[in-house]
Order: sequence, then C-alpha cells, then structure tokens
Amino acid sequence: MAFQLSKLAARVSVSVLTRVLEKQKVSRGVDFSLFHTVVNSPPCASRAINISARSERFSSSSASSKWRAWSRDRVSRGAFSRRRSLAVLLGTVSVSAAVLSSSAVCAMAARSPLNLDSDKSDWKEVKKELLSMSLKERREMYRTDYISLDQVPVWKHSGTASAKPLYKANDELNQKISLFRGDITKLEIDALANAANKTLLGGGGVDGAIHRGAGPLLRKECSTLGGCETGEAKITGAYGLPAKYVIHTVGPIAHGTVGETERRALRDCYYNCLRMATENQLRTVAFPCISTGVYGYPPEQAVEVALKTVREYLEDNPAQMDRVIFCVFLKSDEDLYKSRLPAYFPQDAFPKSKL
Ligand SMILES: NC(=O)c1ccc[n+]([C@H]2O[C@H](COP(=O)([O-])OP(=O)(O)OC[C@H]3O[C@@H](n4cnc5c(N)ncnc54)[C@H](O)[C@@H]3O)[C@@H](O)[C@H]2O)c1
Repeated sequence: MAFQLSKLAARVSVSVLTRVLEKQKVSRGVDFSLFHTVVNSPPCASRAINISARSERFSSSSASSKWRAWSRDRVSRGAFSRRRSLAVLLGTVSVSAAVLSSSAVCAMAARSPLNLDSDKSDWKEVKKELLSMSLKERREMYRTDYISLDQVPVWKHSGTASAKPLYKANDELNQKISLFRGDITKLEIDALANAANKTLLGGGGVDGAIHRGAGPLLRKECSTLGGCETGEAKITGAYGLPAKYVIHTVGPIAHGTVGETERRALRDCYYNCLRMATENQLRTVAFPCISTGVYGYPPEQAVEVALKTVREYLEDNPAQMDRVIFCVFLKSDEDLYKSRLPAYFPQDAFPKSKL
C-alpha cells in the first residue's frame, strides 16, 4: 500500500516537476535533455520508480557529475542562473520529501490501530484483523474489562439440591458445564449467544449490552444479515467484546403462556446456537436466559428447555465442546439453575436409562 502510494506520488511529482521544468526550458531556452533522459528512461517511466530513491542514486551516480558539469557550464555561460538551478534542486528535494512523507504516512496508516468506536471502518477488515491477533494483542482492543475462562469454575453440586436425576451421571459432560452469574459481555470465550430480536439491529436487555460492548461495527455487520427468524441463529464478529464471536438468536415471545410452539422455538435457539458454534469450530459458548426477559417466557419453564437441549447436544457431540456456560443475570435465575442442574447433570450414579 505504502509502495503503491509512493509510486503514485512519484508519478505525480515527476510529471509536475517536469512540467515546471518544461516551462523553465521554454522560457529560458535551457536544455534539460539530461534531466529528461534520467526521468523518462524506460525503467523510470514504466515503473514510476520511487523518486526519492532515484534522486538519491542520481546524486551519487556518474550522471550527476555530468549534470553538475553541465549546470556549471550553463551557469558560467549565464544561460542557467543560480536561482534556476537552486529552484530545480529545491524542486527535486521537495519531491523526494513529498514522496518520503507520503510513504511514511501510508506506513503509519497501515500500522494505525483499529478504531472500534466508529462505524466508518470496514467491518470485514476489522473482523479479519481481530481474529488474526494474538490473545495479548486482542486484549488491548477490548472495550470492556474481561473474565477469562479459567476464572469461570466448572459447576459443582452444592450437595443441598434434591432434584431427581433425569439422566445417568456422566463426569465427562459435567466437566463441560458452568453456572456464572454476571454480565455475559465480559466473558473471554469463543462465542456469546445473544437474545436478539428479528431485526438483529440491537435493542435492550442483553442484546443492548452486547451491542454496547461490541461497538458500532457489530450493528454494521448485523445489518448485512437480513434479520433472523425465531429459533434460528446467525453468527458475527464480536469486535470490542472479549469474546471472538456473537451468535445471535431470536427467542419466542411468550408473554407468560407457553405452548408446544414456544417450547420448540426455545429449544431451537439453544440447539442452533450450539450447532453454529460447532460448525465454526468454536468450543466455549455462553448463554443468557433467552426469552425470559422482555419476551416473557416463564423462567422456571425456560430452564428445563435450556438444560435438556444442552445435555442432549453434549451427549451427541462430546468432542466438539469444551465448555457451555449458563450465564444468569438475576439471583432468581441463579437459584433456579442451581436447583435444576443436578437433574440434568447428576454427579452420582442413577437410573439406567435417560428419559
Ligand atoms: N427496547 C427494546 O427494544 C428492548 C428492551 C429490552 C430488551 N430488549 C431485548 O428483548 C428482546 C429479547 O427478549 P429476551 O427476553 O430474549 O431478552 P432480554 O430481555 O434481554 O432478557 C434475557 C435475559 O438476559 C438477562 N440479561 C440482561 N442483561 C444481561 C447481561 N449483560 N448479561 C447476561 N444476561 C443479561 C436478563 O436478566 C434476562 O434474564 C429483544 O428485542 C432484545 O433487544 C429490547
């Protein structure tokens, strides 16, 4: 990029300079054949070489001693005033300075830090750049503080819960589950599930928090997805968030009453988010309590769908997932999950067949 721009600047500066000099020649009858020879030689004309390097080489080459002899000769014959040779010299120096500074500006532009606070940037470029960064580099780009995965413990029975186990004890699966009460936007994991609406253009609740944390490029990418149907899932970058991706899903609007349609739609949200993660080789995913806020799905019914869907997905795909985090925000939801997790992820041996 820097080289292209400096080539362009060299072309522009060479043509401007030669036009100025042409005028000088016409008005002063000065013979610039030597200058033209150098500047218009095939290598220079065809490759529009970097004039600063050229003027450097030029000043140290034999051509320059001829040039100096020629300009001395012209000066002595009075046809080439000192002022004119100074102007030409200054012209060359300023052209070189222009090219060098344009290269420096381009080089700086190439290295300038990503701007995650503006929607003017190209979201595709920024997303690619972020995903190519090391963890250390990415941590400098977060727009929020972060909680690393090793700070989120694997869920352990408290021993007080008396839920009747619905599945066989499976320690391999139990090691993949966490219950975390806090802000999902802080989690430094592969993907966050977002309880979005059909527009995917942000809103409030956890959706609003995720968009605020990610910055305006998230909405920019979402606007290219053409919305999302209830139960479906779509994936985007996470931009200023500590997570790498956001998987957007739209929960059913229940407003208190839940039938088979709503149950199926909520199950599809969890299943399609997990499938999307697996398809993108993502191994750590966090879920908010989808649909239990503004969309009014009763939390005590939603928890059954969430735990059942995740349990059965992990049984069918144990090697594809390292951690599923149930990220609850409200104390009431934390208590609910603590009471129901032992039923879906029992830690003691239990009935032979799963329901
Ligand atoms: N004005 C609005 O457009 C508006 C207002 C509120 C919510 N919403 C959102 O509500 C709709 C989806 O409803 P929903 O019930 O599925 O989602 P929701 O209303 O965001 O609630 C889902 C769950 O997420 C919890 N939650 C809220 N913030 C966080 C956070 N930072 N980290 C973890 N969990 C959190 C919340 O307590 C609830 O248990 C969408 O339109 C979405 O934009 C929109």
